[in-house]
Amino acid sequence: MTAFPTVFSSKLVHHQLVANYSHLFWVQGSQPDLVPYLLLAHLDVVPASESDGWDAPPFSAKEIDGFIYGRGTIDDKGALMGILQALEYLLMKGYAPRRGFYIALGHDEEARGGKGAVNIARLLKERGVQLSFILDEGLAIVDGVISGLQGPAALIGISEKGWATVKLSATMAPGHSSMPPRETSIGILAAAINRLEENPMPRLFGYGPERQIFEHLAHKFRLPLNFIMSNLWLFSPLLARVLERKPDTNAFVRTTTAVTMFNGGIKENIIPAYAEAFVNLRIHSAQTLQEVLDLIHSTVADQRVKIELIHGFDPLPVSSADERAFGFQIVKKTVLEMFPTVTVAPGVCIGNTDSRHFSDLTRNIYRFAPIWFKPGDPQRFHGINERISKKNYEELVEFYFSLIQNCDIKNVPEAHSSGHEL
Ligand SMILES: CCCCCCCC/C=C\CCCCCCCC(=O)N[C@@H](Cc1ccc(O)cc1)C(=O)O
Ligand SMILES: [Zn+2]
Ligand SMILES: [Zn+2]
Repeated sequence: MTAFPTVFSSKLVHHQLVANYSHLFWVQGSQPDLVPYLLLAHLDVVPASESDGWDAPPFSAKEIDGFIYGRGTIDDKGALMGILQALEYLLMKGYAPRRGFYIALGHDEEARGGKGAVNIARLLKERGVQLSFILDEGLAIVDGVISGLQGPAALIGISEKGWATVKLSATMAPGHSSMPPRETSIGILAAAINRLEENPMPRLFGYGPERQIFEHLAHKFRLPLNFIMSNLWLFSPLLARVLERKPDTNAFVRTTTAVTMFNGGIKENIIPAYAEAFVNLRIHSAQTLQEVLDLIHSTVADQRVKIELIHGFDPLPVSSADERAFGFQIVKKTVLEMFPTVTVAPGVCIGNTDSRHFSDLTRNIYRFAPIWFKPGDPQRFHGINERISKKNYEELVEFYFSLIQNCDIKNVPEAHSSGHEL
């Protein structure tokens, strides 16, 4: 092994391959009575093509003006390398953790983690492992991304939205395009899709954990926004109407509906028998998969359109962000030690992560890495010109370096707690 030689040679570290390509590390602690935790990241990336308009080849890691450009720099190689580099440094300087911990690196997160994370979680479950908390990718430090918010905020994901991929299809008689019937499979399906887009899922802002984001950040807004956010019991319907105007904030207001694939027809002069479309919905924490499916049926309201659930799951449970929540408080303490001017708040992850496969091992799952998101950066996520500054990469290493040491505290940090033991 040439990379991370100390990690791979240390007596404290046990490494194993899972499902051929995923990695599980166990770093032994000196105090077995302390409940271990898990740092999670993934190796795989979504595709990228330079022809989409990248300023540098997406797999070159080219440096431009202090930024490393490349697919995966944000999602999720930054955290993955940061964790391993931090462990390498700690072991090099002779650090032996008191609290044992796992590092799991999945290889198929972008394909829902069915092989990597699922098998790692199964393995840990078979061994009877219980975890104090899990830290995975997800939210970030936003700076200038939320309109009106004064100063940067570290958003720690305490839950994530649910998922539904639904296939809609219509089958009608095929025929010659010179004698078209009044309605075709494509037309019927297009009308159904149009009804779904014209009738978004209900506004649920304020009924889920997204409420906590704004309550925590209220004091960082100027009048009248700070007053509005401090009184969401009254103003959440008003705020929802503002947030729904932009796609990234609309995601916090409702279950989103995205038509992602539409197929029908093979030749310009044949009326096709069959047309199909796929819709991907991200389910708000205050709704269930079943409620979303019922709404799709009532909105489409056409017996000729077949509706099939391809894959779905409910929103994830909400992890605690209170003063006794060890994982949340450790992440918060580590962020504040490094970035004292940042406001730390709980948030909801609008995408899904490998961590959801580990729900049986802990109730405390947090989704965060200290990656700085300035205006325009959220669009780099799965988009073009994904990049991280060299300074921010160093901060990632420092963050995990401090976090691992902070986890050796037996109790939740003093400033936030009455000293509950784990
Ligand atoms: C009001 C506050 C505004 C704050 C704006 C924050 C901007 C953050 C920008 C983007 C973050 C969203 C991405 C979160 C991580 C998602 C990881 C991911 O890409 N997952 C995929 C693949 C997947 C993984 C696991 C599954 O079970 C399903 C799918 C995804 O499609 O979600
Ligand atoms: Zn990711
Ligand atoms: Zn991703």
